[in-house]
This record gives sequence, C-alpha cells and structure tokens, in this order.
Amino acid sequence: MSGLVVTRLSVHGGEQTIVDAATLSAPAGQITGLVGPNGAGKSTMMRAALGLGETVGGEVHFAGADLLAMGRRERAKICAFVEQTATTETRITVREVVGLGRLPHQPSWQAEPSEKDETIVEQALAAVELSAFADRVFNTLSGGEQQRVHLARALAQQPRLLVLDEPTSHLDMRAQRHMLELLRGRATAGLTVLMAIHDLNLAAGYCDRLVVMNYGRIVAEGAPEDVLTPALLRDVYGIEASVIAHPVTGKPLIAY
Ligand SMILES: Nc1ncnc2c1ncn2[C@@H]1O[C@H](COP(=O)(O)OP(=O)(O)OP(=O)(O)O)[C@@H](O)[C@H]1O
Repeated sequence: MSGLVVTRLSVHGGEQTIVDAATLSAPAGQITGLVGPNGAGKSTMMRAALGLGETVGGEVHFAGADLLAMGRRERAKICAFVEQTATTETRITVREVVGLGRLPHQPSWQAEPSEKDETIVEQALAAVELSAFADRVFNTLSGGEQQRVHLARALAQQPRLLVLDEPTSHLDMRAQRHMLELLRGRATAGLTVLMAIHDLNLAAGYCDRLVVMNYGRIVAEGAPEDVLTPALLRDVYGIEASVIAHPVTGKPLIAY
C-alpha cells in the first residue's frame, strides 16, 4: 500500500507497556487523525514509527520501504515530524529554523544553503504566512507563531510523509483553519499526513480517517462518522456526549 503502514509496534517505558502492538495505516493523499485521551501513547507511537526512541517490536513501512531499517538522513528525506514542544535555547532566526528542514537534502560538503534551498525556505515561510517574521529571533515568537514556524520547517523538508503532534494546540481559530486547510491542500497533492489532535470536532472536519488510541492500543479506525459515536466517546473518554451532523458540512459534531 502507498502511505504509512505500522504493524504491531510496541514500546516499553520501564515496566510499563506504553504502546501495545499498535497496527494502523495512514494512506497517501489523506489526512489521518490520531486521537485518544492524554497519556494514551499517541506521541510515543508516532516517535517510535519515525525511528525515535526504543521500540521493542513491530514494523513500519512507508510506500513499501522499511522506515526503521533506514539511516536517519535517508529517513529524513522522506519523513518530517512536527513535535508537540520543540524549543531552542540559541538565538536562531526564524529563517534559520526553517532552513534546518533543508539539511537532509544538502550534501555534507555544502556549507551554505543553495539558491534552491533559499527559495524553498521562502516558499515554506509564505505558506504559513510568516514571511515578515523571517529575521526575527525564534524564541521571541508567540507559541502559535512558533508552531507555524515548525510546520514551515517540516514543509521545507519536502517530505512524502508528514507526522504532526498536536499542530493546532496553540493556534487561534483562524490559524487552526489556515493550518488544516494547508495540510488538506498538501494531502490532495499526494502527501501522507498523520496528525495527533485533541479537538475531535476539528479532527472530524479535516481528517479523512481517524485512528483512536487508548491505553497504548488502537481501539478504532475508520471514517470520522463511523468512529465518533456516543458509545466510543463514553468508552474512551468517559463522557456522555451527543454526536450531531454539522449544519454546514454534515460532518460529525460533538456536543457535551
Ligand atoms: N520514558 C518513559 N518512561 C515511562 N513512561 C513514559 C515514558 N514516556 C512516556 N511515558 C508514559 O507513557 C504514556 C503515554 O505518553 P504519550 O506522551 O505517548 O501520550 P499521548 O497520548 O501523546 O498524551 P497527550 O495527549 O497527553 O500528549 C504516558 O502515561 C506517559 O507518562
């Protein structure tokens, strides 16, 4: 299958099983949302799928290639990761942060970014509407602005698989919509997107598929309208909620 296929991936943390034989797929050209309560194991699973952290078993393939068998650089040419909190202590500019996305593509002898790298960085900054911030020191940006810079860095990496951990957590409503529509456009162009997201209404609105994780296990997978049922919300989140059709889009809308 084209896209990401994770098969029986397990991660332990001390005595605890954090990810328990997780099997899921994220098809190419689609946005797959990874949802589940705090501590369910979403971040750990995504990191492990990208070869970050120790796995104790399982396989991860992208477009048929074994991601865990690849070297870091080779993998970084294919996969980009936007982590939940990624701060830096150094006085690095926004343009330099985004430029980090070009590193996997630059030959080791290349000391400076090429003209092509510079163009790609400018395009990525424009895509997240931060061109005017290019020379600002990254640490001086707001949380939401920093989140958009990290997306720009990932876009500059020109990945085929984009994995994001809570990319909208610091964003206002307009910025959330802008980011999710940007991801939608990239997915339509063929990108594989796997995104952990807590806001189930946003997830229902923008994801083609949802994968639900609870206590380290995948407990449901499918179209938002099939997955987001009152019974699942009760079982997984412990809440009594109504699921109605969004008056404009018809997508599931959770009221609680
Ligand atoms: N190295 C570790 N050792 C022990 N426990 C760990 C370790 N790393 C993570 N955990 C625990 O594993 C569980 C899963 O953490 P993880 O960050 O993957 O959850 P999550 O679903 O992404 O949560 P959130 O929605 O809050 O971001 C948590 O209970 C966390 O405390």
